[in-house]
Amino acid sequence: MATINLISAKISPSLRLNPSNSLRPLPTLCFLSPLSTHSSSTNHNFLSLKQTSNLSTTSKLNNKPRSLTIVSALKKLSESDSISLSSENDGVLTSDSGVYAIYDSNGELQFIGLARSVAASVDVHRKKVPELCSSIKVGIVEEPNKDSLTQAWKSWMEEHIAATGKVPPGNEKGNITWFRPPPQKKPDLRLTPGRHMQLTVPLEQLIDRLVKENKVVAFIKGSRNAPLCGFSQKVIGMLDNQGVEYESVNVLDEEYNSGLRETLKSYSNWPTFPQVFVNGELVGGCDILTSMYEKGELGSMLK
Ligand SMILES: N[C@@H](CCC(=O)N[C@@H](CS)C(=O)NCC(=O)O)C(=O)O
Ligand code: FES
Repeated sequence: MATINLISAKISPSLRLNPSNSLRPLPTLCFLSPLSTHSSSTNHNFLSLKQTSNLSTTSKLNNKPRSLTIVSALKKLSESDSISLSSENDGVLTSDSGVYAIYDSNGELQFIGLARSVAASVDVHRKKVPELCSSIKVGIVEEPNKDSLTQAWKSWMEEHIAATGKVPPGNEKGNITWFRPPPQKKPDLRLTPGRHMQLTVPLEQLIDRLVKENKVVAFIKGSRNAPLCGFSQKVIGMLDNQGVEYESVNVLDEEYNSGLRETLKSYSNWPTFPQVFVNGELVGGCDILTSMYEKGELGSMLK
């Protein structure tokens, strides 16, 4: 069986995590393949994160404390207390960071997650799949950071796999019941209905209308969801980062934008892509946008 040495886990309070409170647990993939890359041992006493718990009795839950503070390092999954997720326990979960294991009404472990705020993440699960959320075990990670949370999650996952030979169904690859899938970006704009339609207006006119009717337009190689060139990818990243509305057009899409790659170069008098237009005017490509971004000028120009 594989173990992870938490003693060596670096705990660096300054390391910043994605602020999302439903941090996606790291690679289930790892757990679908043999754990041969890890050292092999059955000893779980390696868990060195200091751990005590003042969550011990149901009577405490029945008294509905405002928030259960589990001041602790990580207990083993099998040794952690189970808390009912019935509505009478609403509001008792800690909003601290840690790992959690959610069980269904048959006591089957459905999902092991980690979160910046356990309460907030569990709330999302309870809204999404209430029928699978009957009880929970929580392990608070002191001084949470990406490493310590991930190690804690792995240790529970490995303990469960060692005990049952199974990955919890919610952690299986491809299972989207427990994760919010990443938001899909807008689709790219297309200049024409397709190559089968004979155009009655010149492409220049379509380009002109498109850049004048849309405040920000990025002509890129590939789609905004999957750019096919590093320059285009960088520009999309900067635009996304500014959180502004923008349109994108794939100059390599010969089905819907046939001829655009060459026509746009003469329209804008600019030989390369990406090309970003704002209010109908070419602002520039990757270098210019990068320079504006670094000077903090990009946001105001796009708004
Ligand atoms: N320095 C350029 C880099 C972009 C670039 O060099 N693009 C090339 C390679 S992707 C290009 O578009 N070449 C013309 C073409 O492929 O049609 C910028 O700032 O945008
Ligand atoms: S496609 Fe090769 S550098 Fe852009």
